[in-house]
Amino acid sequence: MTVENHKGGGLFVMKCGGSTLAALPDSFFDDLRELQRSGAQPVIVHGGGPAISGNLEKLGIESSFVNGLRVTTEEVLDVVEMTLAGSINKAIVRRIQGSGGQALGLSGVDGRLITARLVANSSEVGLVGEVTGVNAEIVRGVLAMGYIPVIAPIGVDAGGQRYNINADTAAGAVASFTGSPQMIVVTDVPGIMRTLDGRKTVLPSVTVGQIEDLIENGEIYGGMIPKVRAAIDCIQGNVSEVVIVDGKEPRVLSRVLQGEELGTRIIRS
Ligand SMILES: Nc1ncnc2c1ncn2[C@@H]1O[C@H](COP(=O)(O)OP(=O)(O)O)[C@@H](O)[C@H]1O
Ligand SMILES: CC(=O)N[C@@H](CCC(=O)OP(=O)(O)O)C(=O)O
Repeated sequence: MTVENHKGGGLFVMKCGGSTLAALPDSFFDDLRELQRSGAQPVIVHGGGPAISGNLEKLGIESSFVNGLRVTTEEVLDVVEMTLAGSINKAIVRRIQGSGGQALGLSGVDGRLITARLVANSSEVGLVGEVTGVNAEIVRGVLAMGYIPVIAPIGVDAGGQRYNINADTAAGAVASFTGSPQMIVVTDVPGIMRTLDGRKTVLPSVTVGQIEDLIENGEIYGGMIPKVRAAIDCIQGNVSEVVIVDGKEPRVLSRVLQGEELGTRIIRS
């Protein structure tokens, strides 16, 4: 079975950040429904960092971050899974269905959709995973049934151990393994910004090679770092660009897919 690219934009992976999920207007989901109807094949990978932090706080469980990754114990992982694969995943599915689209929620554990192993610095961050594989057949099968796969970034290994995976990293891996030509990162800022002559401007495009300099000089920091690193990792093979956009921009998905200059495009060179 192959995933074909259609006039409506074909296969694309979209990552929705926890920073923006609640703020996404109904028109965002109307646009998604229209894309699906016109033959596009969207695949959604979502985050939910702020909601996880809120639930941990309510439960009185301490958590911290090392280089943007949540320090994850089994106790923290219970809350991560409950929040991502539970409330957040289902809220997105309900919003898509509410606008007339069709969606099916999954976590990376289901059908071993996302396999993972411990990250190299697990002595610092605990049960955080790096992706070893994505079962693209499941993604294709769900798309072929006419549903948008909505994926929570929890990974699993052969022994059944779960891992907390940064959502940008998981989305990049899903894009690579499904051979999606594009990954669209929907967040709460209009793209990668930089201060020029005292004014903040959005960079219309950056190359993989320019990114390390922007991190080095502090212009890319915090939550933007995993996005650009995921972009560097996935821009190869079929994935030719990663676009970072603000989800509140009207008809943002269809405009990006039509090639409009919006947000920041990260390209090979
Ligand atoms: N150069 C940059 N341009 C834009 N945003 C940046 C930049 N560097 C860091 N950021 C930060 O990255 C944030 C987006 O990451 P994050 O909050 O993790 O979002 P999400 O929940 O969508 O993954 C922005 O709100 C901003 O504070
Ligand atoms: C390992 C790690 O840090 N995992 C993230 C997973 C959620 C996520 O990435 O959500 P956003 O996209 O909203 O940031 C976390 O626990 O917060």
